[in-house]
Amino acid sequence: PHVRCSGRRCCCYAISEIVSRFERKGYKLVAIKLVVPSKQFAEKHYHDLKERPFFSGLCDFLSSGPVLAMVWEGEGVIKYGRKLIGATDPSKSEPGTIRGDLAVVVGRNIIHGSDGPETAKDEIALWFQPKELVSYTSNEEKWIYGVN
Ligand SMILES: Nc1ncnc2c1ncn2[C@@H]1O[C@@H]2COP(=O)(O)O[C@H]2[C@H]1O
Repeated sequence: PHVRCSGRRCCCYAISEIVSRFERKGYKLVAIKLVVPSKQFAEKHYHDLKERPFFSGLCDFLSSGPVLAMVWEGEGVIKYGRKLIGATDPSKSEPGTIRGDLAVVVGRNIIHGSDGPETAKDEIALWFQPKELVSYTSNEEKWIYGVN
C-alpha cells in the first residue's frame, strides 16, 4: 500500500509539517522528489476529473510550481493516510488533519493522496521510475509492527 502526496506552499513550513505527520505515525518513506509538473503531466494525473468544470484550473495550479512527490509505505497507509489528510474541502476538514490545519480553499490543494491501491499503483508509476523506489528495513519496524 502506498500514498502519494503533492505538497504545495513548499517554500515555507508545509514540507516538513506534512512529511513529519506521516513519519510520526510510523509510515516508511520509500521515494521522494521535488518536481515542477507540466500542464500535460497534471492532466494525466487528474485524468479522472477531465469532465469537471474545475479540471483546467486544477491542472494549472498543480503545474504552477514545485510539488513534493512522495511514496509512503505501511500497513493501511492509503486508508489512514487519507484520514491524516482530511476531507477534500479544507473548510470541512477536521482540525488536526493536514487540510484542516494547513489549507483554506478547495482546489488550492496542499496535498493529494491516492484513493486506493489501484490508483496508488498508477500514480506511483506516473510520478516515479521503479529505480526511484528504495527498498529497505527501518530500525523502528520491529517496534512499530511487533515482528522481528
Ligand atoms: N469544487 C472544486 N473546485 C476546485 N477544485 C476542486 C473542487 N473539488 C475538488 N477539487 C480538487 O480536485 C482534487 C481531486 O483530488 P485531490 O485529493 O487532489 O484534491 C481535490 C481538489 O483539490
